Amino acid sequence: MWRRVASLSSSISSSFLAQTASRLNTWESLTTGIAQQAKGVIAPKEKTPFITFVLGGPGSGKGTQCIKIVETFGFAHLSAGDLLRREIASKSADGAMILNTIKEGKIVPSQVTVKLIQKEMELSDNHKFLIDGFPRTEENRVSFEQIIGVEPNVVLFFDCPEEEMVKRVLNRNEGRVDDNLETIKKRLTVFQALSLPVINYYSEKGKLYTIKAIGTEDEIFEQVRPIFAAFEQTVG
Ligand SMILES: Nc1ncnc2c1ncn2[C@@H]1O[C@H](COP(=O)(O)OP(=O)(O)OP(=O)(O)O)[C@@H](O)[C@H]1O
Ligand SMILES: Nc1ccn([C@H]2C[C@H](O)[C@@H](COP(=O)(O)O)O2)c(=O)n1
Ligand SMILES: [Mg+2]
Repeated sequence: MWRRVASLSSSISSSFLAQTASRLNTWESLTTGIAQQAKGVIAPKEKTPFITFVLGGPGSGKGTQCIKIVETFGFAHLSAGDLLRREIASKSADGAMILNTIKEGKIVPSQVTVKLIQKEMELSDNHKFLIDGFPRTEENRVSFEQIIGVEPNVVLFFDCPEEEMVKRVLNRNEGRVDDNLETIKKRLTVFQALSLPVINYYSEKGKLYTIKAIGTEDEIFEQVRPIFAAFEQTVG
């Protein structure tokens, strides 16, 4: 968990805070916003963060494979969709807007989603993060870079035929408001139009690992395993 190491008195100037914030390293830049709000100075984390974005269409198996990655490699799993659903359940100020957006198969404004992710990262003791279902748009991607101040180390793309994704979502049976044919069609359109450009962006940056997301869950995980095994020594 992030620790505040000093409680700053109001006599400390904002320029001092700005200078302090500008000296923060990669980890610390996650919390620059908080520092600038003069709420306190955040202790640096001991390890550099290792960030994996987990992308793929609706029902491609992102959440299912994230559970296996957590079990095998000890990552913290942050699902953007789960964080948004938690906001709806908590009846927060943004809850109604988020619910309508999800029902429509659209994308919630990036600022809202990134702030939720940021909060979870700050609260975590882990330095290895799986960020599931994010970024879904170029706006999401840029917003994360601006607010969090880091780029992903790895981007996984679960590449699954549409027919299979629709079948899986309709069989999911978790009571999700977006698991119906009408919303799935909209989500697939959004995925093609807004998410594929993000996937292409990371492909061009050489960060993309494409997984053929058909077969059993275990068969798919055997494609995922070597990716993280290769990083295990360096990431810790
Ligand atoms: N390889 C697989 N074969 C068959 N069914 C699968 C497979 N992997 C996952 N499923 C099932 O498909 C459904 C969708 O999987 P999951 O929730 O992991 O997808 P997702 O990519 O996280 O979807 P969403 O973006 O909608 O959250 C779940 O009911 C899950 O149990
Ligand atoms: N970056 C994100 C992630 C999710 N949402 C919204 C819209 C999605 O259809 C819904 C469910 O997400 P999932 O559980 O399928 O990952 O949540 C978003 O707006 N932005
Ligand atoms: Mg999911």
